[in-house]
Amino acid sequence: MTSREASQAPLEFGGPLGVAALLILLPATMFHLLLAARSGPARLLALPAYLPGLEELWSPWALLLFFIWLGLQVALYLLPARKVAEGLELKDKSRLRYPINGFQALVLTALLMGLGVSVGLPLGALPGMLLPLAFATTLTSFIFSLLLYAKALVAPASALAPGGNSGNSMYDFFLGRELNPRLGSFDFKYFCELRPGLIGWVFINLALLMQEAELRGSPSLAMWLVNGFQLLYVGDALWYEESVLTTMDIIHDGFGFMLVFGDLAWVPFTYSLQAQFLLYHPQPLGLPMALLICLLKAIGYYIFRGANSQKNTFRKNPSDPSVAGLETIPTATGRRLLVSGWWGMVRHPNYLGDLIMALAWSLPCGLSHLLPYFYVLYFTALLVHREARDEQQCLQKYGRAWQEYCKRVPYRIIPYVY
Ligand SMILES: NC(=O)C1=CN([C@@H]2O[C@H](COP(=O)(O)OP(=O)(O)OC[C@H]3O[C@@H](n4cnc5c(N)ncnc54)[C@H](OP(=O)(O)O)[C@@H]3O)[C@@H](O)[C@H]2O)C=CC1
Ligand SMILES: CC(C)CCC[C@@H](C)[C@H]1CC=C2C3=C(CC[C@@]21C)[C@@]1(C)CC[C@H](O)C(C)(C)[C@@H]1CC3
Repeated sequence: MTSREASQAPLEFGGPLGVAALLILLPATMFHLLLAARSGPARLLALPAYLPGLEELWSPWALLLFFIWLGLQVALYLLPARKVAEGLELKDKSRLRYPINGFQALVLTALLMGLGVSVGLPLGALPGMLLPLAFATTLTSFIFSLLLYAKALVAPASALAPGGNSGNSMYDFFLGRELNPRLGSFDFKYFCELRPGLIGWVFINLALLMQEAELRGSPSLAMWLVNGFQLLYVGDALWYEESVLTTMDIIHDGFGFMLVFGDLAWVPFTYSLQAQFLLYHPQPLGLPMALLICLLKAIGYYIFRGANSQKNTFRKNPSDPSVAGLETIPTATGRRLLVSGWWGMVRHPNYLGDLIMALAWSLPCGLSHLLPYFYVLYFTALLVHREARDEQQCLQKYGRAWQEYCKRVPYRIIPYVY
């Protein structure tokens, strides 16, 4: 295939029609959630009581704030890193290098915010700006994805992603044509996946907590739990930053609208939904229930971290004492597949842990509304779809060895259920 020929990869997401629908549905869903969280009835499955006018959505100050935030995160990304990691081997046999300083960026952002708040930075005013901020971020995501699409037109064939080169412009714009678009050594996809949106999510949550304290005298127990759980999730992602280099997003998916919008807008504005809901709909939560929810979160985290670390350690060094004793299946590629330990329980144990944690994030919001459970529903759909995509890729990569693995480990995500 030359760089200008369309790839033969099967179309995903329902092809051009499916992605056309998603281009509208994803931003529409995000705005629906933002509006529903602050509305009295807070209904997930009802049309919004009103549609905001342009004057409510558009604010040059929100755009400026978003760019200042991006600028800060770029500056922190460019600071000297404790380590520079190598990614997996690319089509042209080269490996890209990535700075490992995400956790440092989180801590420095927290210190700067703390300093800002101590000199009067009104962080508690952020919840009132979520709508125009989400609008500015969505607009930027569309423009940025167009620029990435144009950049990919002059990229060499070896730089293109397997999936985003169908020849249909809209489909390729959505999926992303180039695998690892870079400006010099600055990697756009790696930066966006872990920095502005993920760290932004934590600070939106914190702003909601501060606003609740201002309104009601102190933050509620439910708000503390949601903030603590999600901070742990983001802190974990940045602490184990290197392991993102082996995720499907980095090694397989191009960088197009799906990930640009997902990373910059969807994550901070929809993943903070539970905290948004709690600000406008305070929920009573007793200590025994809170402890039970903490236990659920701990179980989820134990499975998620155990499974991800086991696979990462095995991929990096199969003779590491912590994984050397595990049973494996050899494959024609020379790599082996784990068939005992976490990866012998189900084929995607990390998804199971992630889903249990998702439930623990929503339970502090009580059972009176479906809205705070949006994340659990969306995430289940995302992981089931992602699991199918990954299985397809593994079948292509490993052929009979993968079939053997599926026979030995028949359940995908939930033991004896699915
Ligand atoms: N919060 C969120 O919104 C989201 C979170 N996530 C989380 O991100 C994490 C990464 O997910 P994702 O990238 O989808 O997938 P995984 O980290 O599960 O990686 C899948 C890859 O692991 C390798 N693998 C699969 N089975 C085995 C085995 N038995 N032994 C050894 N290697 C195996 C294969 O790659 P190879 O053999 O080439 O190494 C496969 O392609 C997960 O924890 C997921 O829950 C994901 C999406 C969204
Ligand atoms: C907008 C669409 C519905 C789809 C967008 C999907 C993206 C929001 C997610 C795709 C994979 C992700 C990952 C994480 C965040 C969400 C997105 C970008 C992740 C960074 C969350 C923290 C985890 O610890 C992780 C394993 C590092 C995750 C990697 C995948």
